[in-house]
Formats: sequence, C-alpha cells, structure tokens
Amino acid sequence: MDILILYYSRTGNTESLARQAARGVEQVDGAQARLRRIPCPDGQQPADGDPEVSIDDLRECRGLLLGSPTYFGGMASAVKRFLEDTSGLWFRGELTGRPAGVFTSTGSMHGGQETTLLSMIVPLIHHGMLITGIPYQQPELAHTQTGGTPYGASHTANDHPRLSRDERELTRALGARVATIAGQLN
Ligand SMILES: Cc1cc2nc3c(=O)[nH]c(=O)nc-3n(C[C@H](O)[C@H](O)[C@H](O)COP(=O)(O)O)c2cc1C
Repeated sequence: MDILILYYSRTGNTESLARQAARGVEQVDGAQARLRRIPCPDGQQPADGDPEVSIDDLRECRGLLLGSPTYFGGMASAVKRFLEDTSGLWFRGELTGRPAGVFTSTGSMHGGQETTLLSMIVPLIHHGMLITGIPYQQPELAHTQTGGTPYGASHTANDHPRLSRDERELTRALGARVATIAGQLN
C-alpha cells in the first residue's frame, strides 16, 4: 500500500518535513512512502531530488500527505496550480474516501501556519478526501515551542533552521496516522 508524500519546496524546509512524514508512514506495517515533488514554476530543479509527481501517483496511492511552504499566509501557487490539474480525478471521484494530511514550513512562528494548512485542506475536501489532523493525544502537541499544530505538521524555519524534536515527532505521527487509516479503509 503506497502513501503519496507530495511536496513543493524551494529551500529544503518543506522537503525535510516530507522526509519525516515518510518515516512515519513506513512505521506502519504494509505501508510504503512514495515521495514526489511538485516542480518549480521557473524550471529550476535539484539534480538529485525526488521524482516529479504525475497524476498517476495520486491515482495509485491509498493516502496523501501534501506539503507546501507558507507564502503570504497560504499555499504556494505551484501547489495550487498542481491541484488545479487534478480536476479529472475530481470529476471521476477517484480520491473520494482516501485519507489525507497536510504540512507546511513558515519563516516565522506566527507567519500563517494554520491558515496555510487550512488553505490546503479545502481542495482536498472538494476531492472527498478524509482529512486527518494530529490529535492532542500526541504529547508534543501540548508543549511544542516550535511548529506542530492540530491541523497538520509544521516547521518554523527562521529561528530553528533544522526541524526541532517536537516538529519531527509530530510530522512522523501525522504520516503514521494517514497510513494507519488508509490500511483500515483498504
Ligand atoms: C514568496 C514568499 C512568501 C513567504 N511568505 C511567508 C509568510 O507569509 N509567512 C512566513 O512565516 N514565511 C513566509 N515565507 C518564508 C517561507 O515560508 C519559509 O522560508 C519556508 O520555510 C520555505 O520553505 P521551503 O524551504 O520548503 O521552500 C515566504 C517566502 C516566500 C519566498
């Protein structure tokens, strides 16, 4: 059972979250993480990055973790643009009933993590996906001084260029949660 970890990242922070989400997915028996990136609009790509996403990746995976940097309090336009290319899947209801979670990286603590996560959730709801956040039973959620929200995983990059321990744990928990639910629905 493949779980798609789909992300856009220009300076590597959202990609770091994607790798933690993948580790969480792979903690779940029978689940494999499929890491894919959304291409940069200017065509500049890392030579050794994850493969570029195709629509078939979405079609084939049993769950989705979607990540974007926060740009002006919302998802990056490249992510929105990619989602607009998924209208064929929407029309045929191909993602309906599959679990999904979201993650983001901001520069600053109050720079719009929750608004970005919510902006990403909206189109996934239109697709009929089952949105899962991070429940407060996950202990790091109550005491994190960095990223991590009930709406999804996050990272605050300016003060802490590397992911904090809480950010790593919460992102892995989200990955494991999506994979676990996908397995139960399968
Ligand atoms: C066009 C643009 C808009 C941004 N807007 C915000 C913002 O609204 N709030 C914030 O905290 N950081 C903002 N940032 C900073 C990025 O969210 C932050 O550097 C993020 O970690 C980048 O992720 P990446 O390394 O995956 O590309 C912005 C950066 C750019 C380039």
